[in-house]
Amino acid sequence: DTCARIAGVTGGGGAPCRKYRAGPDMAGGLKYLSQEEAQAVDEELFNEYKFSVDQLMELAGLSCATAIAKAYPISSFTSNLPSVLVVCGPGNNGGDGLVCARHLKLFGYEPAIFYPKQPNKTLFENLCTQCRKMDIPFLPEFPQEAEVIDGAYSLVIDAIFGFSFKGAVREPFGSILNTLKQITIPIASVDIPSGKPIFCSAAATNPRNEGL
Ligand SMILES: NC(=O)C1=CN([C@@H]2O[C@H](COP(=O)(O)OP(=O)(O)OC[C@H]3O[C@@H](n4cnc5c(N)ncnc54)[C@H](O)[C@@H]3O)[C@@H](O)[C@H]2O)[C@H](O)CC1
Repeated sequence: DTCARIAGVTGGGGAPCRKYRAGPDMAGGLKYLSQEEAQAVDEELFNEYKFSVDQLMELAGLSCATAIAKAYPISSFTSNLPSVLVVCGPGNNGGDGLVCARHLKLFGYEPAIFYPKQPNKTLFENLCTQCRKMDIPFLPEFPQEAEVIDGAYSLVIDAIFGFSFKGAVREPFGSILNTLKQITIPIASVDIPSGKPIFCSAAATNPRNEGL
């Protein structure tokens, strides 16, 4: 989603953001950013281009929902109900997940959210209110059995950690990621697959897992 936002900024007629233009390490038309590059883009968008976090999060969540609708169209689901489990983490990656869930609902999906560590900040409280107003359920607990997730949903959105993840995974996210490793339905990750070192590309870490 960061790449999409860079494209939006550089394509808007302003000064091109040359530092982050696709370079020789670009493979198949797609370039993954390192943790440092992603954080530098973040700083530039906030400080030089004067975007607010709300604006960027809305664009990120909408971009992810659009990419999911393209990669996993409702017509491709075998189940009658296009149920999607959106797992949200404690930072802005989790906020992207809340926005994504809202747009998926508008696109005709049936998202449910698991959000175990909700920050005590107006931005996130408002995003939760918007989801509730759209009748998107919040799960009180995470299904322990991978089979339960496989049976109840067609897709999982991993919005647990983004570019600020570091160190060993702390609970409750360790248990959640262990369960997600065992599911057989697809997982689409916002930015990067959660729990993996950031310097690995999304494609290299888990070929089953799509970084959006
Ligand atoms: N300009 C942009 O590109 C934007 C990107 N957005 C999204 O925001 C994330 C980065 O958000 P940030 O809040 O900085 O960090 P994270 O969401 O990755 O998570 C921080 C959160 O996680 C906790 N944490 C870190 N490591 C661990 C660990 N090992 N175990 C448990 N918990 C951990 C930490 O304490 C924090 O609470 C980016 O990837 C995009 O998805 C925004 O939309 C805005 C603009």
